[in-house]
Amino acid sequence: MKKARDLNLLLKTTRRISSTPKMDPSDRYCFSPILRWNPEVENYFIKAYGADHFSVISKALTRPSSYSCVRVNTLKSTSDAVIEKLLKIIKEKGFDGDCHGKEGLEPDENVGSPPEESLKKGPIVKCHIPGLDYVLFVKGSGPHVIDYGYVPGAPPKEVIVSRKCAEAVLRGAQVFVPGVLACSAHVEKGDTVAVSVAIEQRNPNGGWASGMTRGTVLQGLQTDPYYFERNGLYIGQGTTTMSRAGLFRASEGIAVDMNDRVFRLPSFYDVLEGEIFLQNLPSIVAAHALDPQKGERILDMCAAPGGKTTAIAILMKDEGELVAIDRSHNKAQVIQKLAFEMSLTCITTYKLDALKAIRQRNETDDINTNQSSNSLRFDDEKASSSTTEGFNLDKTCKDNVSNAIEDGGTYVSKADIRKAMRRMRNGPGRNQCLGGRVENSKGFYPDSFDRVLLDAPCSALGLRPRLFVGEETIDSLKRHATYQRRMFDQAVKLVRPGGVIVYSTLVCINCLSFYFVVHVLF
Ligand SMILES: C[S@@+](CC[C@H](N)C(=O)[O-])C[C@H]1O[C@@H](n2cnc3c(N)ncnc32)[C@H](O)[C@@H]1O
Repeated sequence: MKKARDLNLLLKTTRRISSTPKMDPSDRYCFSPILRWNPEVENYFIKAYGADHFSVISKALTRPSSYSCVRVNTLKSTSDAVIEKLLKIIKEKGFDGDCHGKEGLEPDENVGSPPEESLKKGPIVKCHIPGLDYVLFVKGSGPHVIDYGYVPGAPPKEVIVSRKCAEAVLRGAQVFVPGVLACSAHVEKGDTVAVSVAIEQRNPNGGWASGMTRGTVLQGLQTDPYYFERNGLYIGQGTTTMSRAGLFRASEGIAVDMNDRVFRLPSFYDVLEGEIFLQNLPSIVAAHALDPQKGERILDMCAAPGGKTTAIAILMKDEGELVAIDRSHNKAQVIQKLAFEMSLTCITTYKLDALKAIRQRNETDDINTNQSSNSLRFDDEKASSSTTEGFNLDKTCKDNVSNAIEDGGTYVSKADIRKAMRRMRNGPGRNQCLGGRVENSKGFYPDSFDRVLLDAPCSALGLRPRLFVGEETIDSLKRHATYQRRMFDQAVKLVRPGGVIVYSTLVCINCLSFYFVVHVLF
């Protein structure tokens, strides 16, 4: 009887031990993240997509696209010239994005990628969609298996980075100083380090936080913070550009030069500035669908950081007026800088809440409208500067432009004057930019734009790669929809009869952008 009881106990114990996942310590140095969802959201999507499909989507979201998409500034260069320059850069930098090796993604995982056939032609190909030959695909590869040099008893030196930093690294960026959270003891400049990511964990208050104190010392032991949580969250290997002390003393700069990545994608950071812009294909298509024409007055309602704004400006050959608004002043400044960098002068940037984008008419306005031309309309709506310096600067610019016109003695349209004023205010390029002041706007009259792009803010659940999505709840998803609907109402009022609205947003978690074009009849 006792023997039987002992046998039973032994069996139970054996079962318990064998059901505990046993992991060889070397196995943790790999990239196999599992996306954590809010349980309600997860159930909702499982019901919507089916468990198998949702699991494929969830896995795909943790990986970057297998190619980088580059939009050529056709006002400054051509696709062929850019291809030639990029090929030279790729050759010099030794970047090899061959995605046909045995470690490359399976074809069915290349969501939205250009056809395999065209990628076989070389590392850079032009987009095959008619009219989009100014879009180039630069192929990347991954996931690659990396040898982090693990030996029992002597784990590799490590650097832990924040989740946002890791997502950027997966897209091809380097590890910059602010992204570093923790580092092994005794790291010196030039050391090889394994780079992993600290993902948000539930905190005692029920919220999510990375919870890692910046500057934490890692011992390479199981007692390290988040040792087990970081299993399978290694994104590559690099060389430190400074010692451990330097990493936490410096305020900026590259911390780790990534030389072996799980995903190899060219970052093109600081490459061909002004000539190219890294942008996802669906964003490029949304701007293209607006079909902007030279000389039109167009509104980009949620414009920062300006990817679609600059695409529209180029399509309208930098002729006409493109009003770019964003409710964040700092973000609006980024649009302005990008416009300088790309030498685009038809863009006027304002800080404005798109939900308050309609300006009410008053009696004085009506007098102006009766004798109105497009230019008068613009002057009347023109932003009120938030600083006196702004007013003075505008006046000086106006005076200078008038002088220049009088000196030249030739007729210059109001549109040309506005363009010249913008040039004077902003300077000829990004580096000469006069501080990038962005004005506030009082809003715009109904029916005052030929075309409106509404690139509404969304949950960004479909942005790849994503390593954490737990903070999004069913309620927060619903709130996005309500917010977007209110913005759409404003867009409808702002576009003129016969005008066009393009409404674009990410289709939740399906790795796709969605847009529709509305032709406003009356
Ligand atoms: C999806 S991003 C736009 C991306 C941009 N169109 C591009 O292609 O580069 C959404 C932007 O909407 C802005 N935004 C959010 N609410 C807004 C509001 N009420 N009014 C204006 N902008 C808003 C955010 O600041 C953010 O920059």
